[in-house]
Amino acid sequence: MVSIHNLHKKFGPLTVLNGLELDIKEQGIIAVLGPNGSGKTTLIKSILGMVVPDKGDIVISGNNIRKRWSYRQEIDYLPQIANFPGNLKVQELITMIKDLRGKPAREAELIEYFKLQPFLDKKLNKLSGGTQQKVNLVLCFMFDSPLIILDEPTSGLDPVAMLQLRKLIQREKEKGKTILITSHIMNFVEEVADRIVFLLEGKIYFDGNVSELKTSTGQDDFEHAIAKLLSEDHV
Ligand SMILES: Nc1ncnc2c1ncn2[C@@H]1O[C@H](COP(=O)(O)OP(=O)(O)OP(=O)(O)O)[C@@H](O)[C@H]1O
Repeated sequence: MVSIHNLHKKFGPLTVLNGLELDIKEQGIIAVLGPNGSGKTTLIKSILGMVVPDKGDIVISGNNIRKRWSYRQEIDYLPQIANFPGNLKVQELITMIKDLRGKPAREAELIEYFKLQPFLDKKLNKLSGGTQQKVNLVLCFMFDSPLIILDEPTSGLDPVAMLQLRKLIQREKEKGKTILITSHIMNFVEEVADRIVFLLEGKIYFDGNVSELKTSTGQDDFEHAIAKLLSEDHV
């Protein structure tokens, strides 16, 4: 589905991706983790064509994405910070995104799922952070694409909404989708991720499932296992 080879990206003197290799063949939930500034968003944006790598190849569903755009139709993306005009009403925004994308959408089901009916006629800048994030989730999931990329999807969500998101992601996985996710909420990652990809110094430093991570770091607790990856004696 996604194959990345020898990916390099610098911003000025700062090397962010340094020969990164990643192969995602399987359906399922893949968590991209790493310390702040390790390049998670840069990697995601490279896959989306929003960042142009200096070197390397990204192949999605058998096609090299360099200078192509149509492949993006097959990706649903939740950005870390969605910056829509605050004076738009929720329903207007949903309609606008549907018109732009020009694909069938299942927004009604998701509006019901996140109980957003009372907010449809409200302006975005009048919503709480968590409600805004639910709107962003509707915009992301309504197109039913085979590859879903979620940058910090739990941001602003209360525990109930977090549980709803978890169920939604798991349901999408059961449909055979591939879901790439970044999150700083380790409980959430441990519960949903089939595979952990840990970025450090521009490369994939660890790639495996939760129990492999615990074994390789000698830690029973997931959060401690991640901390161990970062600790001096392990790196
Ligand atoms: N457009 C840009 N111009 C200059 N520097 C950038 C740009 N985008 C990202 N960077 C820098 O690249 C590094 C990696 O950023 P990135 O957002 O990919 O990290 P991240 O792993 O997603 O971080 P976080 O966990 O804090 O969200 C950071 O040092 C950041 O400041």
